[in-house]
This record gives sequence, C-alpha cells and structure tokens, in this order.
Amino acid sequence: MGEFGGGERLLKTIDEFNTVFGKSVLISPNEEQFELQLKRLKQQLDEGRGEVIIEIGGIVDGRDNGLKGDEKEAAVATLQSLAASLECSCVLLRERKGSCGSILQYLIRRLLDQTDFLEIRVAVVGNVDAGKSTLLGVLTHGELDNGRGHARQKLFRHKHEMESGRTRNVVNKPEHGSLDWVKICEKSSKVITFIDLAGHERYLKTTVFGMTGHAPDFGMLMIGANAGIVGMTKEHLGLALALSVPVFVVITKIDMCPLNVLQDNIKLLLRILKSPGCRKVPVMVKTADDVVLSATNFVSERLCPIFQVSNVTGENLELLKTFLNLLTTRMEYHENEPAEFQIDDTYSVPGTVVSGTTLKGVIRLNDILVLGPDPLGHFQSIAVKSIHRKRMAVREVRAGQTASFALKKIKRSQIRKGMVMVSPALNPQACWEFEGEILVLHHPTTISSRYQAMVHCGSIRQTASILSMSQDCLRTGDKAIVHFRFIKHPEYIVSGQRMVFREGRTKAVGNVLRTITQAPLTAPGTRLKPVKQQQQRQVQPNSSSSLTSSPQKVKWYLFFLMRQNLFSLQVAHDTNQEELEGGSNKDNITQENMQRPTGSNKRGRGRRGRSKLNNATNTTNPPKPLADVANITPIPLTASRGTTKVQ
Ligand SMILES: Nc1nc2c(ncn2[C@@H]2O[C@H](COP(=O)(O)OP(=O)(O)OP(=O)(O)O)[C@@H](O)[C@H]2O)c(=O)[nH]1
Repeated sequence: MGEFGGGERLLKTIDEFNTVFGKSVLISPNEEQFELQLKRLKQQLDEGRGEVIIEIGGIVDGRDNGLKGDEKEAAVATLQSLAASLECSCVLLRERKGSCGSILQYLIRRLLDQTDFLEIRVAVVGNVDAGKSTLLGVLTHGELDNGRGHARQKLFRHKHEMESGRTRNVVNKPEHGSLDWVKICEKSSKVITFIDLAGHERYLKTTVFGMTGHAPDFGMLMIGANAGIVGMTKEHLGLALALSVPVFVVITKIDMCPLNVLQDNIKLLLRILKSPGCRKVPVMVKTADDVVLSATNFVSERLCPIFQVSNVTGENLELLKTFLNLLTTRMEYHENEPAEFQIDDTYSVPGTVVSGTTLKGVIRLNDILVLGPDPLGHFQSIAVKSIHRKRMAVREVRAGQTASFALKKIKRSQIRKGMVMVSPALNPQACWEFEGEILVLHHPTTISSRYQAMVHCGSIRQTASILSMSQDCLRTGDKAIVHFRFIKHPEYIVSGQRMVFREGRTKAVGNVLRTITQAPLTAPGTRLKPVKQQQQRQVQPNSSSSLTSSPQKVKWYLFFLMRQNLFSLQVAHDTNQEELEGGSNKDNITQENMQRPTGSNKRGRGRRGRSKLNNATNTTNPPKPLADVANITPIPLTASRGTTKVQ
C-alpha cells in the first residue's frame, strides 16, 4: 500500500465505513440497520458523484477477515439489494483471499436518468507512432491490430490519413453505421471522450490547445516500448504537468520489443517521472488489484499508473479498460455556484451554435447568461434556448460536462474561441492586461520586455506582449512575475487559471495572478523593471502563429460504457460540429476540415525510419531534467473519491 501515494485516503474511507457497519450487519441486517446502510451508501455515492467502490469482508480491527461461503452470499445479496434500492448497478471488481475467506470489491454506480451520463475527458498524447490511433481502434472495435496499422484504419476518415498513417485533422461525418448517438447516450452510464492529439511537433499548437481548451480530466501518455521516450514524449509530459493534468502512461508494442530494451526504457521513464521536475509516484499496473488501487487514488495527481500493453496480442488491455471504466471526473460541481462555460468552437447549423465545457455551476434551459467579451470588451445577454450533450437534447448541463448551445440573434462571426458564457451574477470584466507568474521551461536565449508569444489559457489563444517583468531578462529555468498585454482584443480570464506562453520552441508555464482591468498596476512588493530593448523576434499579429492562422482541429472519440455490460466500449467519432441534430451543416464542416497548414499532406520523416529509432541512444543518455513545473502552485481541481468497505 505504501507504494500508492494517496492510499491513506482509501484506507480512511474504509475505516469510516467500518465504524458504521459490522460484519454481521451486512450478513443479516434488521430493518433499521438496512436503512442506515442505505443512508450511508447514498452519501458515499453523492460524494463520489454517482460512483463508489465498496469492499466487503476486508480489514476489521486490524485483522484481515474475509467471508466464508454462506456469509459471502448473504453479504453480497445485502449489497445488491442496497444498490437496487438506490437504483445503482453493482458489479464485482475483484476478489482476493483473506485469512478466513474472500474479500470482495464492488463498483456501485448510479443508473442515471436516460438523458444523463458521467463524462470523462482523456487527452491522448505521445510521440508519432506510439500507437495512439491503434489503441483507440482496438479498444473500440474489439479487434486486435496486426502490427501494420490494421486497427487504426478504422479510425481514419481521410484518404491522406490512410496513406500517411498520420492523424492530424478532425474526422468527418461519423461513419459508425448503425450507431445512433442519442440511443447510445441513453444506454450509456459513462462516456469517455478521448481527445486524440497528434504526436508530431508540427501540431504542437493544437496539442497545447487540446490540453488547455478542452479541460481534460486526465492525460494518457503513450510510449512505444521499442522507441521509448523520444521526440515529443517529454514535451507532452511536461505540458500535462504544467497544466496539473494527472497522467497515466501506456507503453504499447510490448509484443515486438526485446526484454532488455523494454526494461531500459522503463528504467528511463521511472527516472524521469521520479525526477525533481516531475515528482510523480510511478506504479506499474500488473494486476486487477493494482488497477483498482491506482484508479481510486489517481485523482491525487502525484500517482502515475503505468500500463504495458500490446495492441497485437491484447496483453493487459483488459487492465487498461477496467482502469478507464473506474476513472472519475476531477471537476468539482457545486449547484449554487454561478455558472461558467468556456467556448472552444462555433458552428453554423444553421443558426449559431457554440460548444465548449461547463467549468462551474449548472446551466439550465431558459437561463439568461452573459456572452463575451467582444472586441470592445463588452458582454451581452443571451437566453439558453437549447442544450445538447453529444447531440442529445438535455435540460441542463453541469460543471465538468461539455455541451453545445444554439444561440439566437447572434452571428457566428461575432463569436470566437476563448469567449465565455457566464452567470450575470459574476459581473464579468474583460481585461487587456494581466499579471502572471511564469516559469520558463525552454528558451534558446533570453526573454525580455516587449517579447511576444501566444498565451494559451483555457480556450483562450492569443498573442500577448510582455510589458514588464520582475527580472531584467528570463532564461530557461527562470521564474518571474510578468505583466502581459493581449495584442488583439481583451479576454475574460480569472486569477489562478493555468497558462502556457509559447512561441516556436519557447515555452513558459504558470498561473494568472491577477487581471488588470484599469490602468496597469504594480503588484505590492513586486518591483517591475522598465521596458528594455527587445532581444527576440517579435511575433507579428498576423503571423502564422497568431489567432488568425487556420487552426488544426482536435479529434474526439467517445467511448460509451454501457449500463449493463461493464466493459463494453463503443465508439463514435465526434466532429463537434455535428452535435446539434445530425450535422445539417455538412458542407461547411467538410470545407473547414480540409483546412490544413501548407505542407500538411507531406509526410515528415519516413514511417520506417522513425520506427527504427535507435534505442541504444535513448537508454544510454541520462534523462534531461524537466524544469521544475511541479513547483508552481497547482489550481485545486482534484475531487475526493475512494473505496468504501462494508463489513
Ligand atoms: N507490434 C505492434 N505494433 C503496434 C502496436 N501498436 C501499434 N502498432 C503499430 O504501430 C504503427 C503506428 O501506430 P499508430 O497508431 O498509427 O501511431 P500513432 O501514435 O497514432 O501515430 P500518429 O497518429 O502519427 O501520432 C502501426 O503500424 C501499428 O500497427 C502494438 O502494440 N504492437
């Protein structure tokens, strides 16, 4: 247990539960005891947002007991009856031997209303050829890969993707045959959205947007067993760390990797994860026990479960599926909090549709919200006339859930990514300037005042200029308080938000400290240096990295965990544009999808060349330390959830 950093939390919930229930209580409860158990279980489900893992027959008074034949049957029957009374499913997760009998863990999950389902977003990152598309293909279609791209073909929708094997653009109209989105959603208790982010460096901007703009709950870092930590792997890991997104690692291709190479690559991975810049607690997941323990403690952010799988032989894929099934959203939901929704895309369907993520509170049909800021920094009132979740019409959407809203009397051209729809109670103010605390992860020379780069903050993506800093200049590894100014229009940002500041190979990460809506102010105790001569190339507002460049889109795959069958996964390809009833704007979508940066049809380095990357170089080089991103105070985004035990 010591290996699992957050294990104490798990044990605590077990102890708490034990004080309420004794062993006999679960085996033959009287009416009053049953009611008490029901109350306690309901409370646990509320705390776990509809899910809880219950252990029966485990440790009591420090002794590992276990349940024998009849006792076990009776206790399980009571648990099932408790679950049924609360309209929950009750599924056995694992059974182990105690000193006197069996110890069992059950997943109790609320059977939600047909228009509701739990939603988890997982950003899939990793270098090219790590096997991202293949794994998603295997998970969803239930057919193993042949090692030559068979499984991933099922996910590709464009001819150029088929030819090059590179995933880069948004998928077109879903081709999921008989699958009807609304029906799937009705039958699903949980939907896992995989945000498949291209592994190539060329698409780093999209990857950063995927990690900031789509508010993923978790990051799945994919590593090819034979190639190890190459290319963009460390970059993507660093990004997840910087944004406080808990990461789990999936090592693929273990079927084709010599054991010594695999071991060397794992050794290097562990060293990087444990390094001061990362401060992770890696856990090799090899058994069903490891899965349950790591999934229930995963929100602790420090834990980093590592899976070793083969998409060809299917080895350990069941462990990964179980883990995915047990993940729970990190976003806190408080009904009375003023609503906040960040827009990450807009469509014409016809009429204007915005899509994005609800960050706080709850938005209901006919609510009046304010939308903005416009180029002048103003917000305007809008009424919520329809809400769709994964194309299903719903009456409300809560924090942590993605949704689309059809808006009336507003043109699509008036809305852009990065705008928000919030409760009028927040009285939102747009700001041109803000102060952020940043850490420079990489810069070839020095950053000084007037330096310009792209700020990614939530779904905001806009070039900002440095007006002043708490230091004369910044080099790799430096931390400073920086006064930024957006160059195009004001934005709505909030103190504490995570941000990434990047341009080419330059990268800095940090937090928004405070927004400056009036004249620029100086933070108390911070001496800002006067503006100095620009040392770096300035990014022109209309250059390719500004907002006006054609954005690469992110691919979405939705995995539906069916109510009845715990591990059945089905896929639908979400273009997002089509969230509102069947995508009547097909032509528009096709045109948009085909927007690609010049040269995106060209292949980068040859597939064959890449797959034979020199492993020796990899393993003999000491790991380059990641800059100490863990040092920046993370925004609290974790939520509590644990295993509960009934004796
Ligand atoms: N032997 C073996 N081959 C695999 C495995 N997983 C993936 N492959 C092969 O590896 C190649 C690359 O896989 P992809 O899924 O395209 O890799 P990717 O990470 O999605 O690449 P990008 O989309 O370009 O970022 C394909 O030919 C797959 O068949 C595995 O577990 N074992």
